[in-house]
Amino acid sequence: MRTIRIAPSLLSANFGRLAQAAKEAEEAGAEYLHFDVMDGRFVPNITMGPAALQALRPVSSAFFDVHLMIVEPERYLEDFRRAGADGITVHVEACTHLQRTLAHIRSLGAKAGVALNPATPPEVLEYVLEDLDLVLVMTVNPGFGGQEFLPTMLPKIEQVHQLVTHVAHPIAIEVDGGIDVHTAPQTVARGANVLVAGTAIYHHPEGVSAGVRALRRSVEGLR
Ligand SMILES: O=C(CO)[C@H](O)[C@H](O)COP(=O)(O)O
Ligand SMILES: [Fe+2]
Repeated sequence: MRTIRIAPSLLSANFGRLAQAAKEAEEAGAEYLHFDVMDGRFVPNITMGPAALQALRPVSSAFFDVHLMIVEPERYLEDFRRAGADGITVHVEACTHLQRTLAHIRSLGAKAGVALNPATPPEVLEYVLEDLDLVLVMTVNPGFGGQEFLPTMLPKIEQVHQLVTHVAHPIAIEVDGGIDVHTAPQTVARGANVLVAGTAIYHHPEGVSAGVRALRRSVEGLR
């Protein structure tokens, strides 16, 4: 049975009480904490920087999973690693020298991830498979929480699964955008094993803990 990890996205939490939001998610059993970093250029929205990670690092031992939706991400890798990032994911669409950027992330001691926008085909990964630890398949167009899951991404998850399955080291497949109890099982059935969820966890009517547990239950028993 594969291990499925849950990555609550702080983007949907109350920014006035991020520490509480991080603690609640971890206490509910979430292994990852997902940080959506947006610069107003790669995506229209502006969110948080390394200072947010640094402030939360002492209150959480979860895996800090940083999703950089910024242009020239190579300029900020050290800052995010120093602030407490365990994994750093860059968008292939934002990197001129993707292999170099991934090698740089690993040289800092962090896991290296590549994110693909919905319109980006998985073939772009072909020559960097040895250099990455995680592929993030965006299941919405990046920029905002609360968007509707794109079912056209399901075959892409399967294609990514095919690509990574023969690589000698483990490569995680993360899905991000519109993930809830209905869409999560569909992605896991196609090979996803890290589930990012903002709205489904932080806006769950019965609270964060119920949100994490419901998501976990929805994928129980799936391979
Ligand atoms: O990267 C993101 C948006 O660009 C977020 O991680 C994602 O949208 C999570 O929010 P939700 O679960 O509400 O869709
Ligand atoms: Fe994200």
